[in-house]
Amino acid sequence: MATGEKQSSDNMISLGWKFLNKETFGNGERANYVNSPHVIAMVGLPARGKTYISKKLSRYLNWIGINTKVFNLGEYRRHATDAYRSHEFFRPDNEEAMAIRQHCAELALEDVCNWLENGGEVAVFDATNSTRDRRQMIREIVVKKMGYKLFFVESICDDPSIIEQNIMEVKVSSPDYRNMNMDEALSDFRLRIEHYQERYEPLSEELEKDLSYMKIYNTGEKVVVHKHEGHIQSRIVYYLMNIHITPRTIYLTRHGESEHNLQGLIGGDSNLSDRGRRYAQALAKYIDEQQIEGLRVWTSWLKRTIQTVADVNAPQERWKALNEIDAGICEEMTYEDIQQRFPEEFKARDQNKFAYRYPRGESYEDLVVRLEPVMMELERQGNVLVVSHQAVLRCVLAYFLDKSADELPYLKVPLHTIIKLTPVAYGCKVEHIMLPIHAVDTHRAKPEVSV
Ligand SMILES: O=P(O)(O)OC[C@H]1O[C@@](CO)(OP(=O)(O)O)[C@@H](O)[C@@H]1O
Repeated sequence: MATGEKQSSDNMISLGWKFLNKETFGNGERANYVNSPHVIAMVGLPARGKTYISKKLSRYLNWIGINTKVFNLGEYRRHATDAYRSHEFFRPDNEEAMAIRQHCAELALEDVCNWLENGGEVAVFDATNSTRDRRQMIREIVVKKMGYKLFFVESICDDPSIIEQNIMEVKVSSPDYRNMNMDEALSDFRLRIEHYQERYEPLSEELEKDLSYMKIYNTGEKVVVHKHEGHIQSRIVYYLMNIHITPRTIYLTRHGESEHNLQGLIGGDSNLSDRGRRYAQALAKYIDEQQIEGLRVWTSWLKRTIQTVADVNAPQERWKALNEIDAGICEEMTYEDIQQRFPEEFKARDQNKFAYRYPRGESYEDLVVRLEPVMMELERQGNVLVVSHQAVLRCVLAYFLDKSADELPYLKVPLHTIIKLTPVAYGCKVEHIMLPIHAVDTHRAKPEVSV
């Protein structure tokens, strides 16, 4: 069977809905499976987490293979005018500024449409879009003129502590306040919010009943969904209902070195080596020392991950979805064996590692599909230690670090190393903690020129 082809309809269905809508071609392109381009337009006062939601949603959609891009109106405004960006600029009676703001919105929407016309699938329009007039204008362009789908996501927040936290985390360090001290920036930003408040019209079930939208209250305390259409919008709603902003840490590690790792064999279900067992003890000690509140431990079903957490003192769960990539006919072979016995397969994998599917096995793209429920559950959880495998953890890391499908299969996930991820502002802080037990290196770098 040629590489990258679908194998059987049974297999397709078991891999998930995505393959019912989408195909991976031998050339590795991820074909469009979003029937009609989508615009997701944010709504809400400043400091309500719109940019956070936009970026996070875009990262998720790109990870599951939907080509998504954020268009932030603030960037257009900063580009258009170097005028002093004090709150005065945002007064509703400042006519000159209002004209500039309107012009910027038009420019941004033009870029949104151009991008969607050229292969983009979902554009997230990150702006306040806080009046019915503005939303009407978006609808005219996006739906009536271009024929795209439009979904509004409104973030409503009346909890002063969440607003304050947002201002402190991201607003006072915004380029708008480059030359201001923190107190000045804070009070200026509060006045800016007041100006928006004067004209703010939340999405209205009576007056905007034809629109598709969701409203998120206080970062998920309550969610209202109105007239959502189709699977993309359903997935967006489901995803946004699952995320939270409570601080937490995610620890990722591969199992300790295995007997197969020592021999350079891929896949299989071997035991830990002596050094692997020492890593397991060192990991348990490290985790114990950290005193991580409410920690949960997730492993795959394979012996090497289960043995790695044998002494970790925390509730444990096994996920089959965390099992290593299935190398099909190449299971328990070395890379050299594969190159010798299946040279065409070996070459094809080097040419497009993400899309390449081992005969009777899986591709990295398949892994992303099977990992999606794991990531969704991870979003819902607090502190978690995930103990899995090289290929699987590359997919997990790509999700958190916003890495492309090309970079993903080559991310470095060395043995005997804990990768600590702490969510910060709009991204993730990454720390590598190498425990001092030597292990073999199983990373195979991308060949310079394809052979
Ligand atoms: O995709 P590549 O780079 O081949 O890496 C995946 C391989 O990593 C290995 C080790 O070679 O993972 P692990 O030891 O974490 O289970 C193999 O089992 C797996 O096939």
